Amino acid sequence: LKKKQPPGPIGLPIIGHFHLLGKNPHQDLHRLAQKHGPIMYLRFGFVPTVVFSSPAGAELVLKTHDLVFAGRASNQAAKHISYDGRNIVFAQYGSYWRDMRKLATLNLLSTSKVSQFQPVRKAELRLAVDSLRRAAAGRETVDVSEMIMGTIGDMVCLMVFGRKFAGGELGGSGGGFKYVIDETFQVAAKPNLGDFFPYMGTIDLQGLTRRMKELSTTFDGFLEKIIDDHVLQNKQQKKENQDFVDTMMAIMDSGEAGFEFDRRHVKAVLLDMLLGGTDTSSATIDWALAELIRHPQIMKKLQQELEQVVGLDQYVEESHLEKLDYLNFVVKETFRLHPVVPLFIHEALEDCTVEEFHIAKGTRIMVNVWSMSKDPNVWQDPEKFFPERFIGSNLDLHGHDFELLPFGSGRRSCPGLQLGLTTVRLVLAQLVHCFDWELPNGMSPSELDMSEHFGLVTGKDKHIMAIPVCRLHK
Ligand code: HEM
Repeated sequence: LKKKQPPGPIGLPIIGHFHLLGKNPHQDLHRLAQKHGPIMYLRFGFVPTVVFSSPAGAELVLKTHDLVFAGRASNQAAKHISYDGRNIVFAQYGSYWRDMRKLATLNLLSTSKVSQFQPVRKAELRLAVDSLRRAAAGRETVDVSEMIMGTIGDMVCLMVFGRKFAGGELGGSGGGFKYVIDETFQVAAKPNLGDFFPYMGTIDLQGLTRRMKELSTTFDGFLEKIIDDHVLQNKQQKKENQDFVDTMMAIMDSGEAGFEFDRRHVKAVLLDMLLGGTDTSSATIDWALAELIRHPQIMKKLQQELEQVVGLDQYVEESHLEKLDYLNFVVKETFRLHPVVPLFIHEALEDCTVEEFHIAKGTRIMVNVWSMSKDPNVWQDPEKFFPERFIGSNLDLHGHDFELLPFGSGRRSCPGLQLGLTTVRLVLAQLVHCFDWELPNGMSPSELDMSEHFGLVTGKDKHIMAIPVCRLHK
């Protein structure tokens, strides 16, 4: 009996379907799925791939067959920039991944740890608001996207390392810390031919592997220095407020991890927290703010809710967030329409039959959540930004509802959900509570560019440039 493959477009010899993907592969895969169906077979070089593009398909991958599909493909990026797959994001499914994930979930991303850093988020956000107030006084146009990224970056650095870094600080030749992180993200997001054509790995035609190795050396030196600084400081005086480095080093020293856990593992977890925690949240806030600027009535409605719950003589506090229903609808609608991780990429750990199709061990499994957000069978007026669609609905963001999966679902879902959601809600609420946002040079809201830039995190291609106008009484 011939094993049945899911349908898909006709491929070319050797390259397979590479030629069908452009700069925004999630969009191309969506278009292809419309023609070939919600379970679609493609081949990229030597890598067979099955793409699932519907809520039912997502459920098959992330729930029905979740164990078989909980793998991650080993690739050049995992090897070179993430301590040989020792971090959580790139680790292969198995006991090591389970131990590391549990350790991070319990010690770094727990409810109590998230609330421990509440004062840090508050203080950093105040700094941002103060600088925006100065810009407002001078009617200056602000690069709002840059400001959001910087603020979230500082929040994450304070939480992970206990300190912030100026633009040019650390990080070897030239650029400094922020440059090294950006560059690492960019290189890791580019398709590396070595991952798809095994014999190309050693040739490294694109020079990506060489760049990754250089970056990881710089990055490693940087993390080593930070850990050394912490060790020295802790010898002198025990800190009250432990950052992530302190917490991880304490676990390493105590031997409590229960599995091999040395400096390499500490560094890999720190990398996860930087990788997972920064761009995801800031890109989401950026999308939300852009949608609000494009929809003045929705912006007004949200501001009215904030006026009622918080009041114009106060800043938004985290304790207000639970009472802000409309804010939560706006955030859900943003996650629906602009999932910043549009494609989940897993690997089949075993041969498996899904519906009537055979999927071989080692097949790359993709779930295209972006495609679901554009599907009129799933959402009414899917392209429309309409937070009211969530009124009276009990769809949540925790991966129970397969039509709305910004944080994934099942074993590989996001362990940073609580932190991410808190950050997104707080920063967005503060930005629209404290300010109205005017576009420069008489630009109309509908002219705001909403194109996407695909990467490890898919954000807006163009930064939001706007003039803040103060709303608060103080
Ligand atoms: C708006 C914020 C965020 C969004 C939308 C988001 C989304 C996601 C998604 C979709 C996945 C992968 C699901 C899959 O492959 O099936 C993921 C994985 C992950 N995220 Fe997040 N994330 C966010 C914030 C964070 C934060 C704040 C952290 C930590 C500081 C974090 C750490 C991770 C880690 C470590 C993984 C890998 C999990 C694994 O492979 O087992 N994320 N995230």
